[in-house]
Amino acid sequence: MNTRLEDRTTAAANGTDASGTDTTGAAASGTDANGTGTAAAGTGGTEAVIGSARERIDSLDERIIALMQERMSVSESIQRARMASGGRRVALSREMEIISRYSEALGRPGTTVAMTLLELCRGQV
Ligand SMILES: O=C(O)C(=O)C[C@]1(C(=O)O)C=C[C@@H](O)C=C1
Repeated sequence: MNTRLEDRTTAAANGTDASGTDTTGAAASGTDANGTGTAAAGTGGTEAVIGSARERIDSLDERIIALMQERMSVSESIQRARMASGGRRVALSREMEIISRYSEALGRPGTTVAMTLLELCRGQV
């Protein structure tokens, strides 16, 4: 995670934005539209490495989004069942378990991920 932040910082310093898009003119900064050094692009297949890794990321993102949508649907069924029997939409102790799981796996940003997922699944409280 820190590495990626550094990447972004470096990219910005090189005249590229966070997506690697040139912000100053590729020729002047020595980078192409992928943020790839032009010298390395021709020799090491860097363009191909980045291109295929980005395809994998796009595919992973699609699966993550589908899983989030599936989670929202399962969560809704729990909330409906609980509310139909007179309970509340929110189950705070369960949310604490979920937040702990994500923060143990991903560190502090995991807490934010869990809270965002919960907001998607049960709305803002
Ligand atoms: O597990 C539950 O009881 C749910 O209602 C699901 C869920 C969730 O999306 O994980 C959603 C709302 C609750 O506050 C807690 C958890």
